Amino acid sequence: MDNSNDHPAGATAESAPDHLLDGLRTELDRVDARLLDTVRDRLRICARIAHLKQRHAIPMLQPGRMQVVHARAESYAHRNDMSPEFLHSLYALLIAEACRVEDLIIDGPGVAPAELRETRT
Ligand SMILES: C=C(O[C@@H]1C=C(C(=O)O)C=C[C@H]1O)C(=O)O
Repeated sequence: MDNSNDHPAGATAESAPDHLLDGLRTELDRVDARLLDTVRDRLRICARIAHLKQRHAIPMLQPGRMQVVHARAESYAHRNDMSPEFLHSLYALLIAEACRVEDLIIDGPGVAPAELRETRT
């Protein structure tokens, strides 16, 4: 069968939109895998911070530290041509989850939720 008309003039199989889309989605999937691992690792560190706070009676909520984290994200947004509002919202979610996990540890029997235990890879 003659497939010479399958692609517009000048386009090859390699540059067809579907092929390009597949390649970009593969790249995106790899970045998402790293992103999810990074979010997990961030929460695991927060769990360790919570244990430390519990042992030394340090308050869970640290508004000054939250300001530092938000300010760094805002500065990053400006330097990388991203929306500061978007990064603020993203960090608000990350911090809220960190606080939820920390509360569970500090108020509970001192055991991290299963998904955050250090032993898992
Ligand atoms: C992780 C901490 O605990 C909370 C979570 C924070 C975060 O997710 O960045 C920041 C401030 C804290 O209230 C901390 O105190 O550093």
